[in-house]
Amino acid sequence: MASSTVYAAAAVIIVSLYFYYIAKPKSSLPLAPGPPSLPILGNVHQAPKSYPWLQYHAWSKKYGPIIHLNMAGQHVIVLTSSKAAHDLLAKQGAIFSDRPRFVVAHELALQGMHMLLRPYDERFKLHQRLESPVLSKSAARAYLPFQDLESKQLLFDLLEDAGRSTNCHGYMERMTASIIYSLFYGYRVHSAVDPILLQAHAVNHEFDHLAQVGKYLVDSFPVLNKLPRFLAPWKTEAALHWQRQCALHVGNLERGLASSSWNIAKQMQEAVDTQSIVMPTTELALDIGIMADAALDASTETMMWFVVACITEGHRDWMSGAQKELDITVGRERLPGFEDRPALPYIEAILEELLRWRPAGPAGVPHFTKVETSYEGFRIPANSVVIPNHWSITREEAVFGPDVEAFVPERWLNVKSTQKELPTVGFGYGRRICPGRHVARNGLWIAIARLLWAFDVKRELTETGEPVVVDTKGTDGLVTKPLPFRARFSPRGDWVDDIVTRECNTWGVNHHEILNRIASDVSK
Ligand code: HEM
Repeated sequence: MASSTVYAAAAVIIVSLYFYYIAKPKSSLPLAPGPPSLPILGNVHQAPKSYPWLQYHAWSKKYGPIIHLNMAGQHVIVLTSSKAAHDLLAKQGAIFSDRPRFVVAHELALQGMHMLLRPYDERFKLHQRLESPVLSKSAARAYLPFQDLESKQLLFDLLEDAGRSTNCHGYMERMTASIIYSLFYGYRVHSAVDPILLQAHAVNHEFDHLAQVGKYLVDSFPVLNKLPRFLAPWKTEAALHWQRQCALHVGNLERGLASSSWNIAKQMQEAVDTQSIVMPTTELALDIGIMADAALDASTETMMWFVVACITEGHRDWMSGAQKELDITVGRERLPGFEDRPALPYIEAILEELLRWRPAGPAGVPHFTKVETSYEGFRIPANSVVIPNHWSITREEAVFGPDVEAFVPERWLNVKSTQKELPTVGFGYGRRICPGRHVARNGLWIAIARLLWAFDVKRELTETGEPVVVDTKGTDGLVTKPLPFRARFSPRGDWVDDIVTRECNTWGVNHHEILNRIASDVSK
């Protein structure tokens, strides 16, 4: 096996290098600047093994907003400014909306049906058309009652731990999972150890391993996939993973279709049926299931970064500023609600600053172009991977002002007063921009407003009364998560206990009625 693999790899390297060095580019413009490269290997030896966004950011200081890397013949373009990302990925969306190939994780293990990784082709556009009515701005508005319900439950859960040191991840995850699984499948999630959630975690964990960059040679040299199964062990791993993905997502789709009330799964199945779209059940199940997966991690971890911001950046007085705004506008006799949103600009600024300070996907999701083009005097070769490095984009001092590492919501308010719009960040670009961003923003807003209204969020103390150090770097990966930490949620007064105890235990609410009311709003 080893020798045939090596021969095949050698053949592919020669072909790649031929195209890289010898095949004639259409333009004579230079490539964008980047770190000096070695013959044949290019920049492979410098490729960051972990936390790639940090290395890209360091390079951006030296090479500017558009960086070229040569990964053994594969062109990689890293964009590190909002302007470059918008100019290319959004304004030239017709050619920059593809994805690089993931042979094992996508083409084999997901049979090409992972919505985030699909190539930009007709089938992708069909799925986008099916998704857009259930994720549009107006659909997101219709889902507000559910986000209202689950954010109340969050307060109730946290109040039970009031004053004690708590790892709040389970509460945050339960809230986001319950919003997503209820809307998608009509299924309310009662705890972070709900069996359906655990099954999803296990499948996603396995998928993350299959998608690890550099794990399989075949991802760099797809021709190796022509090897027979006994020489290609990744094929068996991928086939087993496909069965697990199907069991999870088809099981959830069936649960959704059997549920007594409206849900997104039913609405999308109906769209497929009424438009006579030929689509196997697994394909629809995967579309809905991958959307749910995409929603869960990024939303939960953004909430966790909010708590980290409270305990590591709260000394900058933004929390007390927000609580003052809440006390004036909402008072202490009722919870804040979505109806208060226009009158709470500071909470809005906190949300924007959170998405900037810790973008959940710091290295973005790579795009791909099959077409050669140019930008700012540099050639962008055909078949380039294009990475919008959110970490750098959210740290542009020319755009966001000084102290970009600090959590300063005022930067969003000041800019409003000077009529200069700041670019919203964290959800990607162009035709691949996150379709769930409206749903995500609403859910984050209500949870943040209510948490700040109800609690002072403080750092855990050591036995000697010193504040425990909390890591702010987070994990490596597509979605960065804060490392486990504990915090204290102390009610701001007796009025919090009264209102939360009275109004926020939602387990008696008939959530099917809420979903049926949503049904009529979504179809308006
Ligand atoms: C804070 C929460 C979230 C963040 C930070 C986030 C971020 C992102 C990013 C960066 C992308 C890739 C964009 C690109 O390629 O340029 C993406 C794609 C996607 N997101 Fe989100 N997302 C969030 C929540 C959600 C939610 C709530 C949903 C669904 C309800 C969702 C569904 C999707 C889907 C289906 C894609 C794939 C789009 C495509 O490849 O065309 N996301 N998201």
